[in-house]
Amino acid sequence: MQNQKIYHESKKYMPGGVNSPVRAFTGLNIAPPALVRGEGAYVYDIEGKRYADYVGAWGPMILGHCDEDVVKAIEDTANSSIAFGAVTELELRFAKLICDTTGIDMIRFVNSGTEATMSAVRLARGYTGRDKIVKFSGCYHGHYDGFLVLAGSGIMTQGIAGSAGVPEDHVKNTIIGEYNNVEQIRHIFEKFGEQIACVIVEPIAGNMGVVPAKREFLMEIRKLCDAYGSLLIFDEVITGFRVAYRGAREIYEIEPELVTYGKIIGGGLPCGAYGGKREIMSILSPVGPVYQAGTMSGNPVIMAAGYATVKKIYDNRDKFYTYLESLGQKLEDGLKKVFFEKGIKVVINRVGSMFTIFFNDNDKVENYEQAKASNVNIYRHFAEQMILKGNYISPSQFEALFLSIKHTDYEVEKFIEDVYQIF
Ligand SMILES: Cc1ncc(COP(=O)(O)O)c(C=O)c1O
Ligand SMILES: N[C@H](C=O)CCC(=O)O
Repeated sequence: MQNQKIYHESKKYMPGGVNSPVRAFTGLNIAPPALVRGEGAYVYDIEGKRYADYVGAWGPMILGHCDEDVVKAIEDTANSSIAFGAVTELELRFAKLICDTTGIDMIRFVNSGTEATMSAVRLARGYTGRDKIVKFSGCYHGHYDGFLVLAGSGIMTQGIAGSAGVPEDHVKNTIIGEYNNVEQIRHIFEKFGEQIACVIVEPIAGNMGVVPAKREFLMEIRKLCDAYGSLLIFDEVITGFRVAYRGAREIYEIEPELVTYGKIIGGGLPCGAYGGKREIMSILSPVGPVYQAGTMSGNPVIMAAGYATVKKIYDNRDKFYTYLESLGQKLEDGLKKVFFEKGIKVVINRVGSMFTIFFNDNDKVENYEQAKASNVNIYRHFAEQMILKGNYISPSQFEALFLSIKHTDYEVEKFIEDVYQIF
């Protein structure tokens, strides 16, 4: 009852009762659990109910909830510095760690993934002197005006193409391509190549559900950007430090000029970052003419949490990613077996510890149109039942689910068993 009451009351004070649309349980017959505590692979609601967590704060919680090193870093730092808006050694330490271990020359910290992608695009436009950008349907790069065309995530869940309040003018320079369509991206460049500042892409999409890019698709984009002098931006807000330490860049062995981070980079606190080649980053203000700023950027507590998280991942990278892959494989195999036995057609897309179960009649889901063909009513029923059985999963079909290093065979086996019980 407390969950119901909180959701009901919240709607009076916050639109939809939430501070980000994807958290609303639209179309579900249960109220969102009002969460009060997280520990390892579990979250607990105000009614005392425990859930194995597959949302992971929408990605950041790869170490599980309240990792002791991250909590200690936050506590220690908060005791001496909460905010300065000034130079600190903490931000230098973190910048060095990321640049030295991921192979980018320079980085700028911001406060969210949206800020990171929006600023990276501004930088690309400033660097190239061009206006047009290419993004792909189903990819979500945050809620900046220029990205809200055929976007994934909450936009896709609501079944709308974009957002009211975005002037036509703000999207007239956004060209939309189809994800994984090699032919089409060639045509786009043939037509607009000289005017394209950048291509921004989720190299493994997580916002129309998980849809990995085909290697030849990313290779073609890389080649076209080189040929036309456009910049390639990998939006690794979800995939950075998630699918591999160096993100999708490591998996595909393709280097963009700019990369954007969010989620894991802040260890669960609000943080984003963008970085890349020195020559490009050096035109950022105060060195160059591209302006971008932030009162809270590089906040000491966030820098400490982010550093503790990323350093722990880096120090244990072989062990962590091997573990996450084997757990992910076990989950995928178990789910495929259950759905097959039950005669339910699904497509399961998974890369390491991120996955989506599409209730979909297609044999594969490789783009927005195919993802959109999923049966959202079955998904909603599934989500509702899984949550009631103590598995906290996204209420929306078009999101990624995540494993953390704190998940074990036990949670995964229970997840599979619960799916078996539901259908
Ligand atoms: C790939 C991607 N880019 C950008 C964003 C925007 O990040 P934020 O929600 O932190 O603004 C998100 C998630 O929201 C994302 O998944
Ligand atoms: N799909 C979104 C980002 O990855 C989910 C987070 C949000 O928008 O609240």
